[in-house]
Amino acid sequence: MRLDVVTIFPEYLDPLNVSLVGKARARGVLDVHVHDLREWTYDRHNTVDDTPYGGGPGMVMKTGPWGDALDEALADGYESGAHSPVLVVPTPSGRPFTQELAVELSAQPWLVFTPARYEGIDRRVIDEYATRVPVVEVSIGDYVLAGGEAAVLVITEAVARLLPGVLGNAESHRDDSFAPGAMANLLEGPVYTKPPEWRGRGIPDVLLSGHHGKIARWRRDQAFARTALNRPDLIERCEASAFDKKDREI
Ligand SMILES: COc1cc(COC(=O)c2cn[nH]c2)cc(-c2cccnc2)c1
Repeated sequence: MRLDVVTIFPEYLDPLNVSLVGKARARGVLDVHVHDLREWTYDRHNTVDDTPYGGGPGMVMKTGPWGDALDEALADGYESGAHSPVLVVPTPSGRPFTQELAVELSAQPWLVFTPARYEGIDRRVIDEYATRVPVVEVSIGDYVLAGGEAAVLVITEAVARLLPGVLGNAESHRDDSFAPGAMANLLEGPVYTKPPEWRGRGIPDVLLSGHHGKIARWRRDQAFARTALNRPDLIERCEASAFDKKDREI
């Protein structure tokens, strides 16, 4: 997968050089190109923003630099043999970022991220590129950040860990919360490891029983209880799928 990021804070994307994403880049599973938007400004102050038409607070990111930067990032990518880019725009008004969307994005060969600062990007930039490539506006949560770069790190990590060969055998996304299967739409339950006792606290007996059926049942019950506590909205979805299963069995 090729990733391009156009940003006024390229150093904000340095974490893409470490840990899971860093290893994926070193293995050639990910090819990341970070572009400094200010390289496509030609005034003394490297201006990337201006006051909003219609008045109001804050500033809006200008069309010019974005258009020149995206044209070059796309041209570079095509020249390097990449194809079918998807423009990913982090914004509070976007489609909620979920594991399902992470899976969808992980199937793409090329993602071009456009993290905005200020009040956002002049809408004409998105409208212009939407005539050439698919554009996905994505929200990582119901809050407002000063810029979309943190969202790029979140989206990139969730997507990269799903790419073949990125997670070692020791880690797996098979039992992820929200991954399809018995634990779908459930939050993860408690986990334990050695030592068997710590500060007077032991391990739930079932986990030491070696009875895999009971262990699976206990884990699902724990996940269900945790989900009911913190995300009751997911329970309907989960119960519905459980009902479907029973329904199918009849
Ligand atoms: C592209 O337009 C943007 C992008 C961002 C940065 O992304 C997020 O905040 C975000 C992404 N998922 N969840 C939050 C912020 C605004 C914005 C809106 C209103 C006032 N101030 C700023 C607009």
